Amino acid sequence: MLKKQLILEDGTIMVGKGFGSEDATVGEVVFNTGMTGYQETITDPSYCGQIVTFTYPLIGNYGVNRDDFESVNPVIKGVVVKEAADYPVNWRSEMSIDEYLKKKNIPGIAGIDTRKLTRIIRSFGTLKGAICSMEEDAEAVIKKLKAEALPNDQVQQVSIRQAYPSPGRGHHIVLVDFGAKHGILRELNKRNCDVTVVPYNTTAETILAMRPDGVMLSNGPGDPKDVKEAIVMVQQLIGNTPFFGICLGHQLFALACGADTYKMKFGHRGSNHPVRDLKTGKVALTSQNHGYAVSDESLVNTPLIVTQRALNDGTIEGLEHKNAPAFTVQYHPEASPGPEDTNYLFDEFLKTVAKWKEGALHHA
Ligand SMILES: NC(=O)CC[C@H](N)C(=O)O
Repeated sequence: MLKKQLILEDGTIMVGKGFGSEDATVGEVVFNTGMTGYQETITDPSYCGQIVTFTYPLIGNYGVNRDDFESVNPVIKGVVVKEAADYPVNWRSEMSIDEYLKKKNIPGIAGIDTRKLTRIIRSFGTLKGAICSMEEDAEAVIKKLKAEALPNDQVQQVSIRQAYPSPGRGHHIVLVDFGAKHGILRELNKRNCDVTVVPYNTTAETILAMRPDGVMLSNGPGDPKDVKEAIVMVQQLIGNTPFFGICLGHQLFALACGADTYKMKFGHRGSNHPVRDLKTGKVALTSQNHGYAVSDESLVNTPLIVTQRALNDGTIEGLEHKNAPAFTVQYHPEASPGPEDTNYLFDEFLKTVAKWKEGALHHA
């Protein structure tokens, strides 16, 4: 394997072995602490624009299989690992991580001290970085990293261009695709929903004309404030249809209700983040992947109630509208990867949808 370098905007240079695509790449370097689930993480569209460091040292050991993709074409910028398994062992495995990343043209670097790298990210905050060949002049790369801003049109890059149906016989749910993971569709399909997936910039008018029984806002990459048209769409949907939002969908809901979001120092990315449901006091383990969060202070004078909080740092993990059938979570109830403790939220949403249909709930 060819030697490659990982270069960070703070001047750090780490040398490792290349795997996957040989192309050079630039992105925001983040870390994920999941011990399994690398296939789902690599194919999660919310990582668009990011280079993911896995803190778990053995990646690729059970290969890449047919069932665990979260999107068809991964948009992650690069993968950083301590060790990439050359010989995966699992009955479902169809190829190694190296083969998969080559096929999808995604660069990887192995042999990196990922504990050291994670400590750098934790003290500096997420930072820009590059994976490139040893021939590149590191000083020039650092200069370039410092000078250039990363793109801010990730949702536009990953959302679908045209609406499509995922038929069922149950409630008609419109899923707004900001870079939706397959897991969300799987959960809706499992519950027999008649789903229509629509692009991120669909207007509220178009959505309501589809006569949905409920609307779901998906996860997605980047800063929620970059998706202005979606904020307007959500404002016009609140009170007119029940809705449920996940991750980016949660952040857009907060912005639409007059609250604010901020960029966290290094975010939450992993499969065992504990969250407390403030109504029941119960703690669930959740799958998370976010770099932004809703700010507590900004909730004054909004119609929002905090329903859940992260136990590690107290940040907001769930919101509910005081007068409309709308709730959202910052984490991933669809799991994929991670624990399925909060899967029941899809049932709660569909219960709200059923009540709304019966006319038991009224407009805000
Ligand atoms: N998974 C997501 O939807 C992530 C939301 C947003 N891009 C963030 O990083 O906070």
